[in-house]
Amino acid sequence: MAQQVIGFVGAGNMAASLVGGMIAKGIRPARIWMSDVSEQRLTDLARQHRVHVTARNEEIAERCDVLVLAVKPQLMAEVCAGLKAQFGDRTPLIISIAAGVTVDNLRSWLGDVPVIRTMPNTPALVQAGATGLYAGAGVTEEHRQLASQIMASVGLTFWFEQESELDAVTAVSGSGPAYFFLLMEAMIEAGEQLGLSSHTARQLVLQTAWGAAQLAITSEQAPAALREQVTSPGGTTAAALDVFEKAGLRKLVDDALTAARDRARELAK
Ligand SMILES: NC(=O)C1=CN([C@@H]2O[C@H](COP(=O)(O)OP(=O)(O)OC[C@H]3O[C@@H](n4cnc5c(N)ncnc54)[C@H](O)[C@@H]3O)[C@@H](O)[C@H]2O)C=CC1
Ligand SMILES: O=C(O)[C@@H]1CCC=N1
Repeated sequence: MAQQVIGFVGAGNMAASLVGGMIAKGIRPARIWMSDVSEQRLTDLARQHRVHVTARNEEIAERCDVLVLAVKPQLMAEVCAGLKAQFGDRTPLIISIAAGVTVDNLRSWLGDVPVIRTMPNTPALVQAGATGLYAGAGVTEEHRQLASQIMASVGLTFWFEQESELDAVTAVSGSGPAYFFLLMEAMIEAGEQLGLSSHTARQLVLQTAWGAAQLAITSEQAPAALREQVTSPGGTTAAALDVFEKAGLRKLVDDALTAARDRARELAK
C-alpha cells in the first residue's frame, strides 16, 4: 500500500472498527488521520490507537492521499462541500462507506475526483469484516488496488459491477451483524428464563454462535445440511425449529432485509 496517508472523515463506530483492524494488521498509526466534531471521541481514539486526530475535516483533505468518508449519509453533502474547497489541483482517492449515498451524489458534491463506494461491517475491528466495493468513473487500477488493500486488511472483499448491488450488500452484510447480535440477545434472555445464570447463558450463546459460524465457514456442506445434522427426528431441535418455521421466520428475514435495502435506496434521495 506504499506509504499513502489515509484520512477518515467521521470517527464513529464504523471508522473506529476499520482503523482498529487496520492497525492490528500492521498499518502504521502514523499513516492514519481521523477527524470528528466530537473532541472527546478524538481524544479517546488518539489515546487508544495513536493515530493523528483533528477537529477540522479540512485538515484531512489537505494532508491525506485517501479520504474515507465515514459520516452519516444525511450529513454527507454538507461535509463534502467543506472538503472540496481544500482539494485545489489535487485529486485524492475518495472511499465512501456511507449507506445509500451514490457515486453520482458524491461526485456532484466533490467534483471530478475518483470515488469508490464501499459497504464494510463492524467485524472489521477483529479482521473478520466483509466489504462490498464499487468503482465509479475515473477510478484507476491503482485506486482499486489501494481500496482493496485497505479493506482486505480487515476482512474479505467483494467487488461489484452494478452499483445497485451495494444496497443489497448493505442489507445482508453491512447491517447483518446486528441481526446476529439480536438473535444472541434473544437466546441469552431465553436461556436466563430457562434458569441459567446470565453469565453462563451468555458464554454458551456466544460460543455456539462462534462455533456455528466456524463450522459453516470451514465445512463443504451448506448451512441447510449442517442444520439437518443437528436435528434428530422427533428431537429437541426439531421442536424449536418447528416454532421458528410456524412463526414465519424465513418470511420475516426476507421482509427485514428488503426493508434495509429499501432504506438504503431512500438515503440516496
Ligand atoms: N455502523 C455500521 O455498522 C456501519 C456504518 N456504515 C456507514 O458508516 C457511516 C458512519 O456510521 P457509524 O459509524 O455507524 O455512525 P457514528 O454515528 O458512530 O459515526 C459518525 C461520526 O461522525 C461524526 N460527525 C458528525 N458530524 C460530523 C462532521 N460534520 N464532520 C466530521 N465528523 C462528524 C460523529 O461525531 C460521529 O462520531 C454511515 O454513513 C453509515 O452508513 C457502513 C457500514 C456499517
Ligand atoms: O444502519 C446503518 O444505516 C448502517 C449501514 C449499515 C450498517 N449500519
